[in-house]
Amino acid sequence: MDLKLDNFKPDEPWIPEKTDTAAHDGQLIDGVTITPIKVYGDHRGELVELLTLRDAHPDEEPIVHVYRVTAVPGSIRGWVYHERQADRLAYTQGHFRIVLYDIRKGSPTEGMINVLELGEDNPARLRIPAFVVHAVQNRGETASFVNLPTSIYDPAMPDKCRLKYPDPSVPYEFD
Ligand SMILES: Cc1cn([C@H]2C[C@H](O)[C@@H](COP(=O)(O)OP(=O)(O)O[C@H]3O[C@H](C)C(=O)[C@H](O)[C@H]3O)O2)c(=O)[nH]c1=O
Repeated sequence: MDLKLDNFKPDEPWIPEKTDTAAHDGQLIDGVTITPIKVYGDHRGELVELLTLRDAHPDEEPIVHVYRVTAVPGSIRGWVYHERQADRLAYTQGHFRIVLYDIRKGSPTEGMINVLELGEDNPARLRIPAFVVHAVQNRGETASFVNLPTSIYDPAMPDKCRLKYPDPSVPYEFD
């Protein structure tokens, strides 16, 4: 065999740029974070890190469960909240509107609504804490997003409470 390991050239070490540009103006619901995602594009296409524990905040929970959702145009998933897990939703493609509603009693942002636009124009990872009500609308062509929730999905005890959209008790309607 002619091919030897020495024929390959290792990648050089490099230092990633900080991706700390604001992905949202205005106050976020308590516990919600938006972390911009850097897109590495070249002639072959694109690569994105959806979540890494490298340089992560020490409180960042490990990655235990990952799934992809594909949404057809105009579809709305919600309203839902989780009792135990936080969602860590990575939006890098398409055009999604995510609406959050804080109904947690005693929360410093109780009653607040956040309307977020994430996807290819604003690639970011959104953390939604437990008990924050949310819904996701696909405003573009069929596209996917990835969730890396902080808990493993248990089919025997799904951690998801639902309220059918629309509901007059939620002061938000998608256009
Ligand atoms: C989450 C999950 C679901 N499933 C199965 C259960 C159902 O048969 C099917 C669809 O799941 P579900 O109806 O729970 O998905 P949505 O209600 O659209 O929920 C999604 O949209 C809302 C807005 C979110 O916040 C959730 O995080 C996100 O999961 O996939 C699995 O097999 N594994 C999983 O990890």
